[in-house]
Amino acid sequence: MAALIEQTALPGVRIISPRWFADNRGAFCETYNQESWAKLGVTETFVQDNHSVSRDIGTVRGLHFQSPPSAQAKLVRVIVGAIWDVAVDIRKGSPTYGKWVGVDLTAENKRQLLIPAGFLHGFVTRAPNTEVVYKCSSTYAPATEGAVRFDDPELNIDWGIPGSNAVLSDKDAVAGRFADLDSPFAFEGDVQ
Ligand SMILES: Cc1cn([C@H]2C[C@H](O)[C@@H](COP(=O)(O)OP(=O)(O)O[C@H]3O[C@H](C)C(=O)[C@H](O)[C@H]3O)O2)c(=O)[nH]c1=O
Repeated sequence: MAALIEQTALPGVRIISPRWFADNRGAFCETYNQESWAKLGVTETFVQDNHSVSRDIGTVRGLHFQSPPSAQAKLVRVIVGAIWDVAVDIRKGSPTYGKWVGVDLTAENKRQLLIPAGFLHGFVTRAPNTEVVYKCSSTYAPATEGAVRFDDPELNIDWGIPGSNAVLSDKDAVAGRFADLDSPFAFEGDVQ
């Protein structure tokens, strides 16, 4: 078995634990294999790899999305440090619209989080100099980007840090309210 997959409280958002092969030198892992991941139900085609480095604990990146036709599914993992990785369902008509789930992704647990298109994505770092790498199913299209403030009172996400301690980009500091979001996504049935 190349990897194990488990559901989260938010249908469609799944945790993947790839198999690691340890030996006297260290270890090896296929961190992504389209054929193996497709057998787990991960049918997205990924076309861009991202790598972000965040110096301070409490760095928050998000909550972001790209609109169709540039909507992005993401396969996220941590190679240095640790994050609390959050996805929010913004598919109009979804029974879990506005609901969020958070998952601990660390260089130690080596878990991956699959976030389908139609979800906001963001994370807070829980270690200094955290490095996050993630695959995207569409390429960068800044003109289609949308954002919601991480500490939106309606979403009420528990980030594990006081909002005043968050290290934000200038862009994220002025992100909009969830209540004002006119989501471009419509619920078409749970993503399996
Ligand atoms: C996302 C992206 C950014 N950039 C450039 C644009 C800026 O000059 C610089 C930093 O971009 P930004 O501040 O948007 O980076 P993050 O705040 O980490 O944004 C990401 O944060 C959350 C966690 C996400 O899931 C998205 O992938 C993405 O929105 O990289 C690119 O050239 N290509 C890209 O795909």
